Amino acid sequence: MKGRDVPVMHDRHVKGLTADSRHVEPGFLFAALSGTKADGRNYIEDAVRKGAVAILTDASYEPADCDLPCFREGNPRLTLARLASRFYGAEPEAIAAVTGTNGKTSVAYFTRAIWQAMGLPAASIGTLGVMMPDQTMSLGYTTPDPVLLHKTLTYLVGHGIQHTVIEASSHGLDQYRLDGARIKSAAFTNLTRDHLDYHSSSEEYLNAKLGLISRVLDKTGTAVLNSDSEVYPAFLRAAKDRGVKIISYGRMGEEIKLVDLAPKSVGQIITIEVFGKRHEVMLPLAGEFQAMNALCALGLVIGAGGDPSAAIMALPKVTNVPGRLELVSRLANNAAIYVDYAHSPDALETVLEAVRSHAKGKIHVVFGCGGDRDKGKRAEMGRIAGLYADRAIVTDDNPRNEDPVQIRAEIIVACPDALNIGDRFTAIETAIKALGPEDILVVAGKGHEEGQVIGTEAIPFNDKTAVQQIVSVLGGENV
Ligand SMILES: CC(=O)N[C@H]1[C@@H](OP(=O)(O)OP(=O)(O)OC[C@H]2O[C@@H](n3ccc(=O)[nH]c3=O)[C@H](O)[C@@H]2O)O[C@H](CO)[C@@H](O)[C@@H]1O[C@H](C)C(=O)N[C@@H](C)C(=O)N[C@H](CCC(=O)O)C(=O)O
Ligand SMILES: Nc1ncnc2c1ncn2[C@@H]1O[C@H](COP(=O)(O)OP(=O)(O)OP(=O)(O)O)[C@@H](O)[C@H]1O
Ligand SMILES: N[C@H](CCC[C@H](N)C(=O)O)C(=O)O
Ligand SMILES: [Mg+2]
Repeated sequence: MKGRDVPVMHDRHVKGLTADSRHVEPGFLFAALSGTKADGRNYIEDAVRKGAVAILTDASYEPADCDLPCFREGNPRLTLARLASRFYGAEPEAIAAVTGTNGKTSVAYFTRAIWQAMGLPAASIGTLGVMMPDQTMSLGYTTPDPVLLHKTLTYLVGHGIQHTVIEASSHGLDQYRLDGARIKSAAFTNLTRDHLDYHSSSEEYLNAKLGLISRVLDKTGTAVLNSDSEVYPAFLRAAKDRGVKIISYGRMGEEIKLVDLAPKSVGQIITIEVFGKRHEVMLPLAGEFQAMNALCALGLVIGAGGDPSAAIMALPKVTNVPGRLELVSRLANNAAIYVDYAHSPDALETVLEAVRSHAKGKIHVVFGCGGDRDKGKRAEMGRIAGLYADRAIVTDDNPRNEDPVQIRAEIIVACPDALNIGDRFTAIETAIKALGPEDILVVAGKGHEEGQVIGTEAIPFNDKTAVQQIVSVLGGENV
């Protein structure tokens, strides 16, 4: 375990840990944390009633009539992460992590695919759940809380998995969810606008992400950094200050340099230089951003101790990430329909630009913006759709507790020529019916998601299923 111990952990009576009083069982340590909505300290009594044997909380808490051992820490979230690591014990030998506004799930997926192709049983933990060679478990978070994280890591070891990659969300980094794990390689993809509903400024958002390199990455580890990002200098500084090894990747990368891309009908041939040695590799993915994500994954595998030649040889074996620029159908007139998860301005711009380079016809997009999330991105996404697509339809995407009519109005103000169709199925159907020969439609924002969240209820909905249902009626081929 990193850092100093909380003495109660020497006491074998601690049977479990939780930061949620509702999950306390007899013998548990309850971490009473102050949060964004509630204050865990108000639930100490509740936890005691349920059989908690120890309390972890912050230094400002003055225990009144609590008879249990009460550990008051300057940073109780960090302590909880370290305790969780110690409580569960085992973790895979090689753990990689990736942060960035866009591309985390894709990089995690490719990292796992490279390890697997190298013959190493591997797992990924993130937005798509816990993906293992023979099963997938859903998580509900991109970065799980430390208790669930360490429980999962131990489970993976029990299933013979020694290679794991974790998505590090800015929320997760800010809340020290990953600080108990020994991260051997840590990557940064890019930083653009998102989550300003949670972080009070862009600078705070950047600082949360920098924490992966400056605090979480093991001191003997490797930072894998996108040299083409505007904030690369900040990450490079953080890596140098921490004294870790550095692999930079991208057009300006030193260790992994992207020299050229040649798009093919299926995927692209990329020319790369890895530690100065040139390779031409067939990558079965479209778009420069996907090539960048694959190179980031290559860096993570090498940074975590993988043999560079074997890792490069695995690149042609990576497959498309579900719901990320995923070709789902083709119409008889050769119009192509993709499902993608772009839900930030930069992602939408990136994906629309990527399909533009492959399109012989017009570009169509169906998209919306989530409720109870950063409102500032709505008009920006509208502007980008107006600029990069020939035809846009604004629709609903998880309105949650907001008025969907208002959300759409905030988007459409910046793309007044777009159609406004609230019902997502109807919006997709309208878009498909308008596709001309060789056109491309991108259905953006929900990717792999299985529900439309209205209020607090998730109504079953999946973009790929909707597209394929419509195409099977209209005629065409589902992929
Ligand atoms: C904004 C945010 O990240 N909140 C997370 C945070 O909650 P919090 O500390 O703010 O919780 P709170 O509701 O204020 O409560 C404070 C404390 O009281 C406890 N409590 C509360 C009620 C009770 O009866 N008993 C009790 O003990 C809570 O468990 C908590 O420990 O810590 C909790 C425990 O780990 C998380 O469940 C919770 O995730 C909420 C539900 C959430 O929606 N998080 C999302 C935004 C999130 O984390 N997303 C990122 C991905 C973002 C992206 O990249 O797109 C992710 O990594 O998944
Ligand atoms: N390297 C990249 N640069 C810019 N945009 C990207 C990049 N990679 C993916 N995208 C876009 O972002 C979308 C989301 O990709 P992905 O799921 O890999 O990111 P993420 O960081 O895991 O997102 P989330 O924070 O929601 O989990 C993709 O569908 C694509 O539109
Ligand atoms: N993890 C992201 C996913 C957003 C996906 C989009 N469909 C939306 O609901 O905004 C979030 O919760 O902000
Ligand atoms: Mg993700």
